[in-house]
Amino acid sequence: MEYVIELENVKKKYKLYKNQKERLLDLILPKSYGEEFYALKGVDFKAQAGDTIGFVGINGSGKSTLLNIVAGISPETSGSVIVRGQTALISVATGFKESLTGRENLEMKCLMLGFSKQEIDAMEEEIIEFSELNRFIDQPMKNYSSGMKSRLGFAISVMVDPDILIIDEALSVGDATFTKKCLDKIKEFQQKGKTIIFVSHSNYQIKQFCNKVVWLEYGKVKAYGPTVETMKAYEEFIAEFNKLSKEEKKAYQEKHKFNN
Ligand SMILES: Nc1ncnc2c1ncn2[C@@H]1O[C@H](COP(=O)(O)OP(=O)(O)OP(=O)(O)O)[C@@H](O)[C@H]1O
Repeated sequence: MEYVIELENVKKKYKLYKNQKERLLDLILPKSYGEEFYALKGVDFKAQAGDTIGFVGINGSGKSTLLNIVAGISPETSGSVIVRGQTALISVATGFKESLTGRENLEMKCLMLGFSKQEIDAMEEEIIEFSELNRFIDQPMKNYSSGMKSRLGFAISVMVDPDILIIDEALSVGDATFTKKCLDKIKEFQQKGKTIIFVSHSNYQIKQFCNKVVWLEYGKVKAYGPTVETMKAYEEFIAEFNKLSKEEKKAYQEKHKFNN
């Protein structure tokens, strides 16, 4: 069986600085400033064509970091990453230039994905229609709400028809009607046998759409398996975690975050 995504012992190192001065000094005298920590501490993970895989885990567990690596947006520090097929990442935060209009961003993103000017011209109206941005498409994106950015991001990503669709929390900022439209599109992708990887803080959405779930905890895979059993274990953990006091949660985070 050939896998479309294969990650082996993937690590991602970041540096934490006490302040902006330290960050600047580290540029001049590398290795002298900042505290290193691993947001991913050796992740193994494989996906087959047709899988819809949900990523869960408390804040800071490394979900977005992992998705950005699979999407090729951010490099891994070490380990092996194999991705077979074209990816498209939908995230509220991804790659729009605020000073450009929605239409200019659309064209730029499609060019970066390798489409020709003629292909973009042929897709453009359909993307704008899906986004429901209407005449706002010619406004600078700095005037967009996060929901509007997410709409455009989602519209581009689904209309370019990637082999692997990567969704980072982008469904939580739209209104209910748009979210429904996106979820219908996700179902259509599933029927076509495409691969979807999916970060959501909505356990309901994860259970509804995913056949497998990866539970990340501070950069490590705590569990990876069928949705029902993995979500059961995760929800039990969350119920216990929520009983902790603020101080206990902080201590838990400190213990796991910096422990490689
Ligand atoms: N550019 C960066 N520089 C330094 N640290 C970073 C950077 N990006 C992420 N981190 C840290 O890496 C860890 C993992 O972050 P990440 O955003 O991947 O987590 P997450 O599971 O997606 O969290 P959330 O559920 O809050 O979105 C966090 O501790 C975060 O603060």
